[in-house]
Amino acid sequence: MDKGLLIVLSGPSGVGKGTVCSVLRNKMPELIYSVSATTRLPRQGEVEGVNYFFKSKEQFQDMIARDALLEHAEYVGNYYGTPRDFVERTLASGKDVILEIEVQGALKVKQKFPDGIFVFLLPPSLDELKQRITGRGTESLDTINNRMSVAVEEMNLLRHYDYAVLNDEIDAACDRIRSIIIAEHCRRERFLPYVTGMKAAIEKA
Ligand SMILES: Nc1ncnc2c1ncn2[C@@H]1O[C@H](COP(=O)(O)OP(=O)(O)OP(=O)(O)O)[C@@H](O)[C@H]1O
Ligand SMILES: Nc1nc2c(ncn2[C@@H]2O[C@H](COP(=O)(O)O)[C@@H](O)[C@H]2O)c(=O)[nH]1
Repeated sequence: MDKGLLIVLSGPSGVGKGTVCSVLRNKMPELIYSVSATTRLPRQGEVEGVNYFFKSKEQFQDMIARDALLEHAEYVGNYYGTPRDFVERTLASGKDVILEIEVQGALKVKQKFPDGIFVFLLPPSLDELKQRITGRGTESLDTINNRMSVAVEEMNLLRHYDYAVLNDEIDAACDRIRSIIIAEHCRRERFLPYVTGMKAAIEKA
């Protein structure tokens, strides 16, 4: 059985990764989302095991020591990491996995999974980016300013990615990413799990 494809969606804080990822998963239910671990405190409404696995610093260090994380990074005062076992098992079972992670972590994943599909989500402008982070209402002014300065540095790393996708409009951004995933399946001569209506025709040919 072919392994699944690893899709890494990255980009600056507030660009809309979470929003786009969630709409994309509705459009592509076969795509499996990897839930990250973090030492950040839960925001209102965030659920353990759905949004994140919330960990103390000690628990997070322990995951690092056990090599339980595929990658991890410190981002604006908190640690974030991708649980290794879930990703490896899901890919081995032939399913596609999507990671929604910041840029340092994405570049570490690229070293381990050079065949992954690396997508950088871009805001229409820096002003719009700031408005989105601020409008979300989850961060203090200090944190917003820190995230904005990191965003400018992160944008310089765009060249390491396979694709840049503009998130001007949520549905349009999702459709662009969906097209990329389908095209990558075709390029690798893999069966298209997302175009199920085509299965019979492909098998007959
Ligand atoms: N295309 C868009 N147009 C307008 N607003 C958007 C768009 N995409 C996302 N947003 C809004 O921008 C805000 C930030 O989005 P989101 O939380 O998804 O960003 P993020 O990149 O996941 O942020 P972080 O990295 O900090 O978790 C949200 O309030 C969301 O509703
Ligand atoms: N390197 C990793 N980055 C991650 C992971 N999970 C989430 N993130 C990114 O962190 C920032 C901040 O997230 P927030 O939820 O506090 O706003 C954002 O860019 C996320 O995409 C991970 O496992 N590894």
